[in-house]
Amino acid sequence: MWARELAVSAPGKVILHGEHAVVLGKVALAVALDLRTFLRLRPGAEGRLSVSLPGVGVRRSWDTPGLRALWGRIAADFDESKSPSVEELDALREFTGIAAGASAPDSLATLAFLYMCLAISSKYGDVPSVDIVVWSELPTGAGLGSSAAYAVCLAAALLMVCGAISCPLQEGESTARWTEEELALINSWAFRGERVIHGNPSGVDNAVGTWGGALRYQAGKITPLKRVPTLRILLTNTKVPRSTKVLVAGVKEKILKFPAIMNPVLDSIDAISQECQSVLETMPANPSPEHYPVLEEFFDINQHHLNVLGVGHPSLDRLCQVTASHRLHSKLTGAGGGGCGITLLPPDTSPLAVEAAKEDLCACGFECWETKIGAPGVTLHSCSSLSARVLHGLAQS
Ligand SMILES: Nc1ncnc2c1ncn2[C@@H]1O[C@H](COP(=O)(O)OP(=O)(O)O)[C@@H](O)[C@H]1O
Ligand SMILES: C[C@@](O)(CCOP(=O)(O)O)CC(=O)O
Ligand SMILES: [Mg+2]
Repeated sequence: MWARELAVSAPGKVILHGEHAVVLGKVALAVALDLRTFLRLRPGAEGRLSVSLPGVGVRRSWDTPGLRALWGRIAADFDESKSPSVEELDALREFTGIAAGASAPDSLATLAFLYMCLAISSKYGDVPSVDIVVWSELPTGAGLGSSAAYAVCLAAALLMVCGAISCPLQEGESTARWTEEELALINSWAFRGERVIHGNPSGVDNAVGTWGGALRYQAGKITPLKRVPTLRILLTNTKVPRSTKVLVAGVKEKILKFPAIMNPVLDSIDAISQECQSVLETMPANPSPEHYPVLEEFFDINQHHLNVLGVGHPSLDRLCQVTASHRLHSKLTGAGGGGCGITLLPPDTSPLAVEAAKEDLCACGFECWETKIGAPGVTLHSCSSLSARVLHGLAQS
């Protein structure tokens, strides 16, 4: 029986280069953002599992014996190496009253929660009587990896409750992290959660959510970058909603339709990621303005490639035009089709120019903010150590 009240958090991410191509085995460079998703875990009423997801308007509670029986029925030969099967997901949908094929944020979030909870508890323990709330500083569906941060928080909390990983927080400590081996287990279960939400994720987002920092990712191989200079980045949310799942499926279709045309584009994106990695690793910790033109050219070229893959959007074109009018270079980040773009801010950009660019972007109806990159990965917190700002999100739930 779980007896402690604790919180887990995981960061969102920015993909510098390699989105979409990474799904097809190419290299991506990604960094953790200082915006996080939080999960509060508390002992629940005996025999009840409750979840509240205020960001997507979900508040549900189930009898644990009913859930145990459901999983026994639908997943007698559950194979964790395989993608969640259509039958498993359909049975979970039917149980929760989610319409077949529903892809609204609340449906996908509930499905991913139940799938992860039942698969983890049947493998490592029993369906726990706990009360879980998940809330986020990240916008959902905007390219900043909210789905992965959600899946990483769920994986860590559920694995800990079921005893598959330790509870590393000692009395009196405010935060703690898990061992490398435990992080690898969290990452692998978060990937399964992402599969429920995305269909065919590359795994880069959950890797950043788990390990944080800055990393190179290719076909499941995670390599922390040797050295990452301090880069100033402006993040702009066009607020145009889109679904990662639909965009990833669209790219696949285009590649199947025109392989000879599209494969060279993927190879070029791969080359940009690799070149960018070597440039970043040889830059000084605090780069001077002359280091930026090459990074800016990589942004411009990749933005064109992403348009060719079909994941651009008029709102993202507008974002790039507005920043270009201030001599700044931008590209989309994440799945595209709307969502967020990133803009490089070289150190010689005057504060006035940054302010003017922000004003023009806001005048388009976009939201923008400067961000720090390289935040820590999944973390365990004592609830009393969470800041008032973080608790404000919980209070709204
Ligand atoms: N805090 C959260 N609470 C519940 N579900 C979430 C949360 N954050 C993300 N999700 C799930 O992730 C989905 C968004 O994932 P996705 O389309 O990949 O966009 P992104 O990962 O770029 O934000 C949402 O529709 C929802 O199902
Ligand atoms: C498009 C993709 O490369 C990144 C998707 O990121 P997001 O879900 O839009 O934050 C897909 C993936 O890597 O799984
Ligand atoms: Mg996502």
